[in-house]
Amino acid sequence: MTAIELRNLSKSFGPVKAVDDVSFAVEAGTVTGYLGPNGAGKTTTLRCLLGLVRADSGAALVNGRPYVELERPLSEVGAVLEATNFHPGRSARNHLRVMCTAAGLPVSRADEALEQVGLTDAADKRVAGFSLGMRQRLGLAAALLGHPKVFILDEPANGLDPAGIQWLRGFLRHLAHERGAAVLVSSHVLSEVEQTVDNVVIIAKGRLVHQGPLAELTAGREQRVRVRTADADKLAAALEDSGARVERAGNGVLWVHGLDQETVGRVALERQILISEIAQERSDLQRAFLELTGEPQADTPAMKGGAPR
Ligand SMILES: Nc1ncnc2c1ncn2[C@@H]1O[C@H](COP(=O)(O)OP(=O)(O)OP(=O)(O)O)[C@@H](O)[C@H]1O
Repeated sequence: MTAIELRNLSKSFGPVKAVDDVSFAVEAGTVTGYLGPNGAGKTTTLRCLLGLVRADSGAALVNGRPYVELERPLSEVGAVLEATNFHPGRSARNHLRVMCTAAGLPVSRADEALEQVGLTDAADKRVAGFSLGMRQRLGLAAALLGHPKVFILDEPANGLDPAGIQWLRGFLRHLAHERGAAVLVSSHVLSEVEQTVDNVVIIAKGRLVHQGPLAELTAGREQRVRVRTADADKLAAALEDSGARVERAGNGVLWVHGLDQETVGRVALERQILISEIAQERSDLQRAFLELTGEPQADTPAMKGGAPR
């Protein structure tokens, strides 16, 4: 059975089509990144999956059923939506124990889950004193209580420091690849999840614009080099003589297609052109993501005349 399935899901708020005919599935044993810019419709989709928002049409299913029909929801799906809805006066351990009792789970699960997310030392501290990162970890601990095999996480990296983000990456991969869970994790920053996810689903203005394995995002895309010089015309001509295609982005910046960084540097050296910056594009993935979502890209020719869709 498919762990998470959306079929032609639509939801509007007044005139705003927050989610517009979105369909995708997440299978057990995989991590899927649900990506899109702010306001794209990610949270609304996840809230439909968790029965917190009623869809206008279509279906949002967990283990083949709408969330509201799950008999033991905490044991079927672990969710982290926002890290703010904890009773501030309770300790982390008590918070989780209350949840265990309400869900008919042994209270011993509270300490086990705190250990899994690295919060054992803070178990007796009141949640009011928790940092955003600690709240995110506590949210994850709550999601783990019922040993679910489906996880739905809305921007879980928010508030985590670099070490926390590193830990989260490993943890989500462990849940999927070693424990066979289906993990759906949203983010508006591709780089935050690109080391974690197997598949990506990209949404922009409520519409699904791409879905598939992460690697497919970059398939067929050529690498390019960004170079800055005070002598842009001279360098562009020299690079074109060497077979490159060159786009001028203003401020002395050139985007060079068809040559690698070393060759661009050598051409500049041979013609004695001083360059002040040179870099292979950091992540072709990021470029693909920005193009698909229609987001503007710094310094790129795509900004002129609107970004491609
Ligand atoms: N309860 C609501 N009432 C009215 N409009 C809403 C409501 N919830 C979401 N929206 C609108 O629906 C659109 C999608 O919002 P949503 O929060 O789902 O996007 P998102 O991709 O999660 O964005 P972010 O990354 O900023 O969290 C936005 O235009 C938002 O303003």
